Amino acid sequence: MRRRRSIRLAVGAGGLGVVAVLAVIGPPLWGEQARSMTGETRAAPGPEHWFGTDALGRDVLARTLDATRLTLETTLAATAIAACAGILLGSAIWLAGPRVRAVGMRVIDIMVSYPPLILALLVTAIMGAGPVATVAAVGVAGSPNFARLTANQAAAIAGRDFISTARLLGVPGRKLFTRHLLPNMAEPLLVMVSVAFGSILVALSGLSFLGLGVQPPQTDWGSLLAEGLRELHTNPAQAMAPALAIVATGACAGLVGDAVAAAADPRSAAGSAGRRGRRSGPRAPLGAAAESVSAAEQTAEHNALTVRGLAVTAPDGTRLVDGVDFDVPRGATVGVVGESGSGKTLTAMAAARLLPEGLGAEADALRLGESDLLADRLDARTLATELGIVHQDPSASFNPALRVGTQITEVLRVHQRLEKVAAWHRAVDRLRQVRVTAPEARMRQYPHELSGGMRQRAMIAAALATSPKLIIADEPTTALDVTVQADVLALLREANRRDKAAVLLISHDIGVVSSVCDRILVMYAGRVVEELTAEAVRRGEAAHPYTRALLGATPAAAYSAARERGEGTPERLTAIPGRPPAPESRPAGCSYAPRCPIVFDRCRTEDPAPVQVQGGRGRAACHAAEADGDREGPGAPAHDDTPEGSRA
Ligand SMILES: Nc1ncnc2c1ncn2[C@@H]1O[C@H](COP(=O)(O)OP(=O)(O)OP(=O)(O)O)[C@@H](O)[C@H]1O
Repeated sequence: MRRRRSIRLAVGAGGLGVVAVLAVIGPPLWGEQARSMTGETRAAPGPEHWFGTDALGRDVLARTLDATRLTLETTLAATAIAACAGILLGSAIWLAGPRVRAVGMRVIDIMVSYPPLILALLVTAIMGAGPVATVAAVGVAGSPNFARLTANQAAAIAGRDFISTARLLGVPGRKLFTRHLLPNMAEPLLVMVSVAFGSILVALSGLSFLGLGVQPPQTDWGSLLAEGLRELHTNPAQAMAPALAIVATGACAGLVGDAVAAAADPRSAAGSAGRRGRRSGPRAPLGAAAESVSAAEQTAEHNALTVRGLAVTAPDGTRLVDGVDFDVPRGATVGVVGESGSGKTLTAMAAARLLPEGLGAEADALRLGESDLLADRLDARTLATELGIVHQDPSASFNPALRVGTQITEVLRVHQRLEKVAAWHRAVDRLRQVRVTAPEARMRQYPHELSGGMRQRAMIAAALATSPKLIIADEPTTALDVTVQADVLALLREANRRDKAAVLLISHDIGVVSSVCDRILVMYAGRVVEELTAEAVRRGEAAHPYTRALLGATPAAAYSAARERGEGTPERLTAIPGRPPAPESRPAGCSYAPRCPIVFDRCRTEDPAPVQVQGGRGRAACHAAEADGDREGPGAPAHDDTPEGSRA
């Protein structure tokens, strides 16, 4: 693979090198000969004139070689105009925000669908014939393709986890673009430059061919081709020299672009880096700051995270998450479980102010320690230093174009103002703490050079770098081999014990969560339906039928509950019948009612409010559980028992 790339690069670069040399030496060496009329008109190719002579007896090869300089100069100038103008336009559109972006992309789409040569003809018709007009025209006509590629690439890369992380670290928009987005689109942009160089060469030749470009006595390959085609029936060889020059130069540009693009991508050395991105995107404003609930303010000093009445809405107003209340006490570990689509990620991302674009969040209170996350002007440093995020997919968590060390030390240098060396040592220490082997060497490596487990450890080290109050780990083991899953969970638990960082661990697996966390939130259809202790989960003592169904369907949880009850091996795992409702078609009453085995009439009409469950195990939003407990007031999660993590 690498050998083929080297051969392509050698052939392409060699060819372009020859053209460049000819552009330099062509006019002084063959200029005289190109202009001298031999009297031997329309001569066929022979030893003296390899491509024959034209109607005035001038040597065709000498004329082609002499025209190389002007052809190359105009092609390079037009390519540079197209690339620079296009990349600037595409970046401006992406940076301008969603509304301008939508309109801008439509305009670019229209411009792209308009054939560039027609656009160029239009511009030359306005500016008049000549090389300056055609270069400007072809450059402008080529720019929409670059603009579209830049804006599309930016949108695609913006959905990747390392961009969420950069946003969390408070990297401003323009720097985000130049440092994190642009290097990651170098590959397609370079390919496009090479393709554009070839097509611009042809377009300029075409305009000269039509008599709009280079004007006599100047010549470029296009005007020579036009002359040759006029003599096609009397001297076919005359068109051959410029035609061959155009085709060979275009092909060499393509080969170079391809090889340079592969070399520019640091992942191509390994050849197999993951490029999957998880949905997440630009930070959405949390809207007008809601009135903070005074009870929440009082508990803020004890909590790493306080959430009251959180709702996340889709652009059409659908409530994707609704009425979510919970606390993550300082130093505690809280797990969030639920089937896919229950709202776990959106709840966590709202707390990190990293909701996907278009989604809005509102809450009665949302606090990270004592910082109000609903404040319109939240200090970027607060989120960057007090919150760490570990994403699901370690291959998408780091910027593939930057070394691991650069990324871990960035937040320390920017927000904690550490010197380069001090930041480096802190990052190496963190990597060592999460048992990354040869940490100094890893710091100098690119993310693709680390294994999946190693990358996830490095991500945990990055999340821990600033000693944050809270780590949000969104399904941190799902993309990993089973052999490293337990290891990563143990590291999170260790970080919690050693650094007193609270952990909000999101998972599908109630068994995994109960083995790591002190308390567990069970989410269903965008709401928290039960909050209970990990001990209660391990004993299988859930009050909500949905939690019981999750326990019955999860091997580790079912086995552990059966063991606690002294029943040995559970008879069988039970699947949960039916599917959760879509957010826009949730039923009236309890959302779980259509799947619930103990449903009664009231469940279908009245949405249950959370009630305390007897024995202080937590709270559950279920009419059946109301028989055991008292109805709660709004926004008051049950925390009548201290989490195990904070007792330790
Ligand atoms: N950008 C978005 N636009 C519209 N709806 C969305 C968007 N992101 C998520 N949703 C919807 O919101 C609901 C909650 O999604 P969320 O990702 O929080 O669920 P989850 O419990 O984390 O699921 P998973 O475990 O599969 O990640 C789902 O119905 C999902 O389809």
